Amino acid sequence: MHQVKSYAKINLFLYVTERAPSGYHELLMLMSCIELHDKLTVEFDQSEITVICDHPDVPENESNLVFKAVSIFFSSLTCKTGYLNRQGIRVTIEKNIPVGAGLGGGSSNAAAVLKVMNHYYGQPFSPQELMTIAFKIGADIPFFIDARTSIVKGFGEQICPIGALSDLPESILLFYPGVAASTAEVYKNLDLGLTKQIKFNINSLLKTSGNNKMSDIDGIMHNDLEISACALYPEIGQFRKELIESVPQKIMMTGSGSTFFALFDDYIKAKHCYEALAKRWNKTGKRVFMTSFVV
Ligand SMILES: C[C@](O)(CO)[C@H](O)COP(=O)(O)OP(=O)(O)OC[C@H]1O[C@@H](n2ccc(N)nc2=O)[C@H](O)[C@@H]1O
Ligand SMILES: Nc1ncnc2c1ncn2[C@@H]1O[C@H](COP(=O)(O)OP(=O)(O)OP(=O)(O)O)[C@@H](O)[C@H]1O
Repeated sequence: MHQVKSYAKINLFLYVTERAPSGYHELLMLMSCIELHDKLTVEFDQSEITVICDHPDVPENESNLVFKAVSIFFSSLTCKTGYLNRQGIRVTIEKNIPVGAGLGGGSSNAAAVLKVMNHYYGQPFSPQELMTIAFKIGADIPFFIDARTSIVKGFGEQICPIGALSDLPESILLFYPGVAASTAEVYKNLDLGLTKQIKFNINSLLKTSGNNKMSDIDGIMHNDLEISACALYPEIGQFRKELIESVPQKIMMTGSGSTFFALFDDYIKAKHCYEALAKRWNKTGKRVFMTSFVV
């Protein structure tokens, strides 16, 4: 039995640069894993593929991203070795990451399973090969294979780790409005005329050799999908307004929403904000989480 943590991510910036003829969007993003995580238990040598999760919004059938990851891993293994692998596997997901929240929960689960399987079967795939397999399941999954703070380009498949950021904030607060956002719908609703022109040169701003500071990205933290998500889901737009009035820090949406986050240099300030909102939102669907970057 293998137990692994499957971390959530936040997008520290997310710029949409183009819409491709396929309908997919070219992106320039900075992504980091945060301590909030699901717990996965993986059991090998089973008679079939089984996914178990007691969260009401997470399917336990073939549409679960974990199920897709297991299937594609076995078929890729068969292609590579010529040996038909008929083994099953059972994955139990303990969900702590809100679902449909822009925190990449399902994508992280899928990547975690791909990595555990690759380890169990003797590393048949290089990390690069595993990322290629991952991208066939979902755009966010390749990032989680390496899971280090990275500039992510293309549709999500070009990953450039930039090393750990220094001067990291003490705490991150996540604010979940109690409603999920559909990634496909948020992209579809995006007005490219409202996206921000990129006025910085990523190569001169952030070094892939490391030594990057949090302050280097302070001024360019932005999410082009925020306007679309707020317009598409009035509850999310309303929630954003509530946060602007209640949170002293700059707030920003992660991914395609629905979660917002704020970075705090001061732990006590973060704790006060966390406690006030946890009390106000008690017995509502809204939730606040206190977390930090994975270092
Ligand atoms: C918003 C982000 O989370 C930012 O990290 C990702 O871009 C979305 O990644 P994801 O949830 O893994 O997305 P997928 O499950 O691959 O795609 C869901 C839908 O989002 C849209 N999509 C996704 C990625 C991308 N670069 N352009 C898109 O337009 C497509 O309509 C697609 O059908
Ligand atoms: N293992 C899984 N965990 C969570 N959701 C899953 C999983 N497998 C499939 N799903 C489905 O995927 C959808 C999106 O879930 P997820 O929590 O990954 O969204 P997200 O965090 O917004 O993703 P992203 O930030 O990558 O767009 C939900 O409708 C959910 O039912």
